[in-house]
Amino acid sequence: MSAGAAAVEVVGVTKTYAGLVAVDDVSMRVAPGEVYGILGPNGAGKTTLLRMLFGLIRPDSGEIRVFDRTWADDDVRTLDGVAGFIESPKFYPYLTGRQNLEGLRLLDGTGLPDRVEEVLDIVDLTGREDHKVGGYSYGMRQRLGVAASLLRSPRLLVLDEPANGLDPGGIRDMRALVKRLAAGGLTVLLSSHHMDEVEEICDNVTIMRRGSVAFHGTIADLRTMAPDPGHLLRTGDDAKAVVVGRLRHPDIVVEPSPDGGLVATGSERGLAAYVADLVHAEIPLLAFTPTRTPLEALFFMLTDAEADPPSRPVVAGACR
Ligand SMILES: Nc1ncnc2c1ncn2[C@@H]1O[C@H](COP(=O)(O)OP(=O)(O)OP(=O)(O)O)[C@@H](O)[C@H]1O
Repeated sequence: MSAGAAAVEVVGVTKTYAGLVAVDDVSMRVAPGEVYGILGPNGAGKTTLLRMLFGLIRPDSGEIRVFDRTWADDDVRTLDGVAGFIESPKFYPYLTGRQNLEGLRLLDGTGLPDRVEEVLDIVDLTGREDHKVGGYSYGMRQRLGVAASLLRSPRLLVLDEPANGLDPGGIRDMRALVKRLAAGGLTVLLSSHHMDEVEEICDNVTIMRRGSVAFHGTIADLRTMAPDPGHLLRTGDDAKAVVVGRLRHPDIVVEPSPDGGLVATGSERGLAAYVADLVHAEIPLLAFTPTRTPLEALFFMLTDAEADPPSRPVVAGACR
């Protein structure tokens, strides 16, 4: 690998399935040691991109370099130092977690027997390793998938929607696991369709929309672009609350919500002043809840399937 080479460099990659452009001229760069998120709604092209990285399908055009190797030049050696899974990892349900990993270790011819214990510990499955996988929760199976990937002591871990289908506890555990792995220096490339998942753990993100890049940049860049938060408001007198907003708070917008109640949109400071005024005017405040976080709102704006696509991707800051 040449000095300064990216962990992953995607250059102008396009993939079409029977006339449908699943990935459209996508470029991105994952630096060694970072956690990089590919974010997008269903059908955005995330899995297709990762399948090309793993060599499961070929791009129609463009190039993917993994630690400076390409499928064209290096064939399977492209995956040296790379591990991960596409969609859900598969295991033998009638074998235990440990037996599944032991089988993989022997098949792969990598790692010493102790490595199985080590990776079980890393993914927090110690104590459950001798239970059959058929009895594991979905979250435990996902973590066993990460453990199987770690058997190879990779430098790059690729995870396709690792938190998909997990309950809140499973999501929390998966996030904590990715953070621990990243803290240990592992490069992680993961896909997701949840802004909050990537927001917490990723350094850089690419947001995809219908195969194209809608945004490249850091989470901090995304935050600066995020719209003002909207809040759902329920009061004892909505008509009066609207009047208070219009007369005294021109910096915020208060309008009836189609689902009942009001929606107030504006800066946090403006909303706080408005709510204080409602209380002052003795208008009972029954509920005040965010409709979407600013980043979620931005995600929906960038990936709205109905809207016209941006002519060029939004590139905020430098994509390391
Ligand atoms: N093997 C295939 N044959 C035909 N079309 C495909 C194939 N695989 C994916 N597609 C289409 O390509 C587009 C991108 O799919 P892809 O699975 O890459 O999206 P995704 O972002 O991973 O979505 P999800 O979050 O639902 O997994 C979709 O329109 C999908 O229907």
